[in-house]
Amino acid sequence: MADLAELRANIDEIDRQMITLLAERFKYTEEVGIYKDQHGLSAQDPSREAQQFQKLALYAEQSGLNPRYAEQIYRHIMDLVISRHQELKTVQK
Ligand SMILES: C=C(O[C@@H]1C=C(C(=O)O)C=C[C@H]1O)C(=O)O
Repeated sequence: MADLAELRANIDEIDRQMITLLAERFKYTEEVGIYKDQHGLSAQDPSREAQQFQKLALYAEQSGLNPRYAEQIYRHIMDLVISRHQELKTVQK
C-alpha cells in the first residue's frame, strides 16, 4: 500500500491534468458560443447533450468510473457552458 503523501501526489498530478484539459475544453466551447451568437442558435442543444451523455456513460464504464459520477460532473460543466453562451448572447453589440 502506497503512503498518504504518494497517494496525494498522484491526485495532485491528475488535478493538474484535468485543469489543463478543462481549460482547453472551455476554449472550444467559447468558440461554439460565439458561433451560436453569430448564427442565432440556442445556448443549449439537448440532442447534442443526449449524444454526449451516451458516450460519456460508455467511457465511464470502460474506465471503471461510476457512470452517475460522470453524468453529474458533466451536467455541471455543461450548465456552466450554457450560462456562458447565454451571457455571450446578451452582450451589447
Ligand atoms: C458546446 C455546446 O453548447 C452546449 C454545451 C455543451 C457542452 O458543454 O458539451 C453541449 C451542448 C450544448 O447544450 C454545443 O452546442 O456544442
